[in-house]
Amino acid sequence: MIEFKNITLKVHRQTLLDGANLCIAKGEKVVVRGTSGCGKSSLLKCALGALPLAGGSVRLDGLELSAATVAEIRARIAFVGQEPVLGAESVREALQLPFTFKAHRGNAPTDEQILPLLERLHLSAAILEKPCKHISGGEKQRIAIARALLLNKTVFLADEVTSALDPASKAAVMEELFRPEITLLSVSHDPDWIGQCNRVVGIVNHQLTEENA
Ligand SMILES: Nc1ncnc2c1ncn2[C@@H]1O[C@H](COP(=O)(O)OP(=O)(O)OP(=O)(O)O)[C@@H](O)[C@H]1O
Repeated sequence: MIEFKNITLKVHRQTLLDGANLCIAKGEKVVVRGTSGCGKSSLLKCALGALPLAGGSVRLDGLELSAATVAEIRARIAFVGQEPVLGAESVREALQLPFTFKAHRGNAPTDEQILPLLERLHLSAAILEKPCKHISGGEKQRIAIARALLLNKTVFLADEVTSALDPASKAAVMEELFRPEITLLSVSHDPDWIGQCNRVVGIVNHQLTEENA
């Protein structure tokens, strides 16, 4: 499903990964951990084509990431970072935004679809009318997750998405993202999150190394 083959990643002449490999099957839940600055977030960014590879290749469902395929690959992946940019004035507009584009036009979610999802993510209906600039980092993360779920995305790259959440909200997010149909590549230091993942991968000596889950 997601394959990093022999990848080399460099930022400003600093080598983060050097010929590293990782293959993630459909439905797997993978967490990457390692010391601060070792390149965990950079690994997620390179899967999105947001950080160029110095060598090797990334494939999603067999489709190799390149300038020609990056838009298609990004359309299939949900990326949720620590402070997602929602790109709209209000939360309601943020949730509807992807459905104004050609690929999803006509499939805009109704309140009957949105409200139960918000409830499952421990968000009140009132948040829909709030300006995005006035909601917290943890709320933004959950709105970004809700938007990806409304788009029926099943591949998630999640970078420390529970760090700003209280235990109940964290459990709610985990319930959504650890569903069997979702393929998850994540970065987390949270023992509960790591404990739920079926694979733990470390970045050691610029390699991606399987650790005991
Ligand atoms: N755009 C950039 N320009 C310059 N250096 C960068 C850039 N992005 C990342 N780096 C550097 O690359 C290294 C890896 O960064 P990255 O964010 O991937 O680490 P991380 O393992 O996720 O760290 P943390 O656990 O602290 O979030 C760091 O030394 C960082 O300073």
